Parts: sequence; structure tokens; C-alpha cells
Amino acid sequence: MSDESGYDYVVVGGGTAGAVLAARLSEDPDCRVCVIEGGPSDVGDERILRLRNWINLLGSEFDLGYTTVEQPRGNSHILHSRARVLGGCSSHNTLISFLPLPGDLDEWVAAGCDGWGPDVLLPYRTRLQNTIVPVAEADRNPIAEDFVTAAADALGVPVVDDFNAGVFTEGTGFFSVAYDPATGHRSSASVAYLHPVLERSNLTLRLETWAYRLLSGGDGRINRVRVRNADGTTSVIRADREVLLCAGAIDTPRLLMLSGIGPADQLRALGIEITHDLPGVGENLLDHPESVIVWETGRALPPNSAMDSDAGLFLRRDPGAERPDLMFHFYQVPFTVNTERLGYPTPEHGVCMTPNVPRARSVGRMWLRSSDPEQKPALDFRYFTDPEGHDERTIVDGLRIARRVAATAPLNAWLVREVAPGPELQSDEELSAYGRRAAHTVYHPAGTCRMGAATDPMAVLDPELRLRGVEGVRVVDASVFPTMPTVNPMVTVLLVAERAADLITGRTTTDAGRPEGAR
Ligand SMILES: Cc1cc2nc3c(=O)[nH]c(=O)nc-3n(C[C@H](O)[C@H](O)[C@H](O)COP(=O)(O)OP(=O)(O)OC[C@H]3O[C@@H](n4cnc5c(N)ncnc54)[C@H](O)[C@@H]3O)c2cc1C
Repeated sequence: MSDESGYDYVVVGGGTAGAVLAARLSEDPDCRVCVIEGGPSDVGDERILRLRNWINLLGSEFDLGYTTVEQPRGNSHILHSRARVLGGCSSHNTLISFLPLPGDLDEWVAAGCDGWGPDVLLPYRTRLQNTIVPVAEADRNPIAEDFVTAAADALGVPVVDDFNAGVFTEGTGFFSVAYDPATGHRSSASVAYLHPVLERSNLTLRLETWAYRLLSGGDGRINRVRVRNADGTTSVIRADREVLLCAGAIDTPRLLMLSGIGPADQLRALGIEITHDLPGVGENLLDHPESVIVWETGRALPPNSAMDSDAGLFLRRDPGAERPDLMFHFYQVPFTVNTERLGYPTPEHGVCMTPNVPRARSVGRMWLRSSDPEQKPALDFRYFTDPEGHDERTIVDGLRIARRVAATAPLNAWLVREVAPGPELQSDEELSAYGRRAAHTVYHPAGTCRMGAATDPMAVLDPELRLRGVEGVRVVDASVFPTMPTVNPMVTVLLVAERAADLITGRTTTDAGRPEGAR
């Protein structure tokens, strides 16, 4: 027996995008908004709120923890962390915050996404409620400062004081981070958007509640969501206006496919009744793959930091390019989960650099293994499979460039030895083999319900984020990206959600950027 409750909008997933949408849509006191969130609240939970604790959340009770199918040219052992808590991945990530580069959004328009160019999306930055600041002076660890100096000297790139102040082509510096330097607390989507409005009577949060099927009314329009409640019972939640899927790049396509919306042949083979054949659902699985190089330091490092990965580097290997094609995070802790598995020791005191591929050419896909909603889907990122070898070459170049930075003063004075892969590995072949086996994810899956032009058979959404061929549903999360931004994607997700709120309410985009209260 299931009870049914009704709202105007049902937001599935109270994560990064879902928090923004819920807050914006419930600004209208006559609009009833319900958020279905699989995880618990983050309110008052220091484990979540304290940004520097992020690393302890990986693999924890707050992590949905997806694995991959075998990656013959990559690392088959990566744990793809996805948060299960209010605020979603913005509640367990490192909150590094970059505006997308204009060229990234030009690519979206070229991919048939009218209305998503830099002129439209970037002005939404003034709407963002998160506190986004360059890492505070007090959190700037001396070794990270020395990394920045060494990277600038070794590679001839500028030191960037604020990566969001203008468009950059390359540079090194401390990141901008969504946090409060005074408390070390997150400025996640939940903290910035939901905490201030929790008392709204027209906003309902259904926590520890898992959506596993979309249901249609008699007219074929999707208007209800079947959920499993915390106590194991099931209910149906009705959306009188729209169902808004914000469950993230893995769980949104998973839910669509469980509801019979996706590649018909695959779903039929699993015994799932077809609601609508949409072959693009689950395809176009994008990520930022990275590798790692680890050093031992001669002594313990000073303790201060925002979140232990506070600085980094963007580089263009092609000096004529408009966008960087290699990115590094500098970790002032040895991030050795993948090197340990390969038998490398973990130094008591150490640092690492993680070169990544900003616009990887290897594209993966995901699919359901079963019609059972409890079974996790299969993820195949197809890491390092692009025929030109671009992704593999980027990692090899990255490992070599990391060594140049490490050999440069003042960083070199801290380091006593390269622990992984170790100086004896020098050839392209050796560095590629190591780099791919020790590869990791920057945790940026995206693209699995991409928007696109009406003529594009693999587009899942139209450029207004509406599901193609089925009424009543929009998708608003990282799965809508047609291509991967060069930079870490969370701010792009926030901007997409801000614009989606305008598309849903019909507010004109010329309002973008006007401060709250001035509308
Ligand atoms: C460890 C880690 C570090 C990262 N660091 C950074 C960084 O520093 N900077 C950056 O830009 N990006 C970073 N990212 C990536 C970034 O956080 C994500 O791209 C972004 O937050 C995704 O937002 P989303 O709205 O698409 O999904 P999410 O934020 O993942 O939200 C999805 C929500 O839906 C809920 N949900 C899922 N399925 C269901 C269901 N069936 N029923 C009910 N609820 C459901 C989940 O519990 C979750 O709360 C990181 C990610 C991780 C995992």
C-alpha cells in the first residue's frame, strides 16, 4: 500500500544542482517544492561541514561508492565516490571553484545547445550564493607556496592570484575555494542555498528517501516518483508541474533507465517495459582522468591548509591554444591509494602532484545490469582508449613536467626522493604504463544525459533541459553537459542550476546577474 503526496515540483536529489533548484523554486511562497534526497542532512554534522575532513568521507557511509567494469588500458580499481547526503558531492568534495572557460561554453553551443554560451551562462556567477574565495593567507602552507614559485619558474607560466578574476590560458596559484576561512566550514550548495531556507513552509525535504521509478499519468506525462523510504516502505510523490532530476551523472540516467527511458533494446533485454526509446541515456560518460607522482619530504610539513590540495597548475602544451590542456593539483599529503596497491611505499611525510587530462578524448558509457533498482549500474569510462593516444600522452607529459617542477627551487629543498613511480622509470612506455595503472579520477563524471539539438539522435535533452519525447521531466545536474569543461565542474553545475531555475519559472535570462531582491 503506498501513500501519495503532491507538490508543484519534485526535485529528485538534494545535491549540488538540486539544492539550488529547490531554493530558487521555493522563493515563490505559492509554489510547493519537494526534494527527495537519498542521504541524510548535513545540518550540524561537523564530519560533513568541516571541509578538511573530505578525505575521510571517501568510502564512508556518505559515499554511494561506484566501481567500474574492467579498464584494460587504465586502472580497474578506482572507487568512484558519489555523495549520499544533502548537498550531494558539494558536501564531500574539495570545493575547488572555477568558472567554466568561455571556450568550454562555446563548445556547448557548437554541440547544438543554443542559449548556453558564455554570454548567457557566465553572468549567472553574480547569482551564486556560495562564498568563493582564493585560499586564505593563513591556510597557505609554505610547501604549497613553494610549489607555486617553482612551477612558475620551471614552466614560465604566470602566478594567478584569482583564477576567477578573468579568463586564463595557463598559470599556477592557489585555487578559489567555496569555504569560510574563519571556520574552515564548507560553503556547499546545501550550506549556501538550503540552510537559510529550511523553515520555508512550502519546501519539503524527504531525506533518506530513494527514488527508483518515474511513473506516468493516464496522459503519458511523467508526474510521479516512486520512492523507498528510510523505513523500507514505499510511497509515491506527485509533481503537478514537473519532475526535476538532479540525482547526478550516474544516478539520473540510472533512474531514467529503470523507468523504461533509455536504449530500448538494452532495457527490453532486462525485462524493463519501454516508456520511451532514448538511445543517448547513459552514453557520453565523461571524466577528468588523472595520475599521480609522489615524493617523500625530509620532514613533517607545517599543518595549515584549507583542504590539503590548495594549489595547482594549468598549462598549454600548444602555445597557440586558447585553453589549457594539462592541469595539476598539488597535494600536501601523499594521496597514495593507487600507488600502494601497486606495491609502492607510503612515506610518513610526503606530497604529490596529480596531472590530469582537462578535455579527455576517451568517452565511456554506463548501463543497467538488471531491472533490480538495488543493483548498481555498470560504468565503463574507457579510460585511455582514444585512438590518437591524446589522453595517455597528456599523462606522460604531466609526469615529466611534474619532475621538472619538483627539481626546481624552492620546492626541491623539501623533497628527499621520488617514491612513485621512482626516478628509474624514464621512457614514454614506462611512464605511460605506470601512469595508467596508477590512474585515478578527479571525481568528475558528467555527460550521460546530454542536451543537444533536435537533429542529434543521441541528445537526451533539448536545450531547455527537457527530456526528449516524454512530457513532464527535466534533468538538471552534471549529466546534462554535452562536453566536459576544462576546469573542475562544480561551479558549472551551480550555474546550470541557476539558469535552469529561470527556464522552469519562465523568468527571462536578461534577469541574470541582478541581485536577489532587485527583481
Ligand atoms: C571526492 C570529490 C571531490 C570533488 N572535488 C571537486 C572540486 O573540488 N571542485 C569541483 O568543481 N568539483 C569537484 N567534484 C565534482 C563535483 O562535486 C560534482 O561534479 C558536482 O557536485 C555534481 O553535482 P550534481 O548536482 O550533478 O550531483 P550531486 O551533487 O552528486 O547530487 C546528487 C544527489 O542526488 C542524490 N541521489 C542520487 N540518486 C538518488 C535517488 N535515486 N533518489 C534520491 N536521491 C538520490 C545523492 O544522494 C546526491 O545528494 C568532486 C567530486 C567528488 C566526489
